[in-house]
Amino acid sequence: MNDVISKVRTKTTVNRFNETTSDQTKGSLLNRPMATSSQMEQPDIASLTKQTCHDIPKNMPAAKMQIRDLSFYYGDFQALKNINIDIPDKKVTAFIGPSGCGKSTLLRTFNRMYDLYPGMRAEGTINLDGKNILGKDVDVNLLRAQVGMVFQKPTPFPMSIYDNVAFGVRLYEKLSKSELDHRVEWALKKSALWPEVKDKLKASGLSLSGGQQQRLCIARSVATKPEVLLLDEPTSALDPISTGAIEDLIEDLKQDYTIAIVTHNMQQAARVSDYTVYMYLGDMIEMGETDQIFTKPAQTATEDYITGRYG
Ligand SMILES: Nc1ncnc2c1ncn2[C@@H]1O[C@H](COP(=O)(O)OP(=O)(O)OP(=O)(O)O)[C@@H](O)[C@H]1O
Repeated sequence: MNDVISKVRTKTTVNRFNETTSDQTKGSLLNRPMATSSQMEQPDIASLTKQTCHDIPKNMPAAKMQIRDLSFYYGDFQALKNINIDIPDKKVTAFIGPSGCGKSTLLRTFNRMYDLYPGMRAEGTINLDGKNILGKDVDVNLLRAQVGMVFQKPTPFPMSIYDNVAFGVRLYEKLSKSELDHRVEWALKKSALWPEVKDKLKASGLSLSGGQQQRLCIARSVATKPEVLLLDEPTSALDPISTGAIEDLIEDLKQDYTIAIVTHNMQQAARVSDYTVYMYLGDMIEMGETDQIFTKPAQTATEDYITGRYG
């Protein structure tokens, strides 16, 4: 079985172009014929609620973040319902589930991005290295340097490549010119962009291709040396080659960072993540090792989603 999974994850561009093909994925639910739209069913919410599994898997590695009884509200609307999960240290955790189930909302609680908007509130606790980041005394700017975020669409600032990467570092650290030069180079190397931009650091970040811009945004996040990296559908606007570059980068970055990724692409979740969380209507339905989720999920609802019976 492990062999099957490692083959599912084989990182070749060919696989990314032909994502559901071949006996390379035999055994994975991803290789079953997807349901046609007439075969799709809406899940039975009552039985789903009964099945809902709030258990944190056993034998998890040490948690970088512990989410406990987390609920989130947009005004009166409850978008997250009593979420309990651990985000393991220096692993990749993927969040999957149908549109509107709360994946992005959950990710945005991890660095309190919602604080920027009125009428939104989180209840419960999110411990980062044991400290509750939802506490009143938390410096949210510092938190966002510790927990960096990359969005769906590349969002370079309208400034040079160098300044894009240096931006956050200048906010939080007082480095000399040569120290800052080193940091910028280091972050661009970490993000696998250095060879492509080293001779044009003064060019605008907006002059880069979409895939390069996304790696620039990752460099900008990495430059402040965060502990956690949040990736919200980071490749959904990119072509397969750029997607491949970002997926390879994620594999490298997890040596140093704890990564949480939201993706609609289940092949991508299977390729890049160690753990997968399946969400539905604001509930965490199941969390497990990615291998288990994509071959033998504990919840029928998870299997139905992965095989396209609904979603
Ligand atoms: N700013 C907002 N104000 C009010 N409701 C919101 C807001 N943002 C999201 N929601 C609602 O919260 C729920 C969760 O949305 P969220 O964007 O987190 O889902 P998602 O799983 O990330 O969806 P998608 O896969 O489509 O990006 C949805 O019902 C959505 O309509």
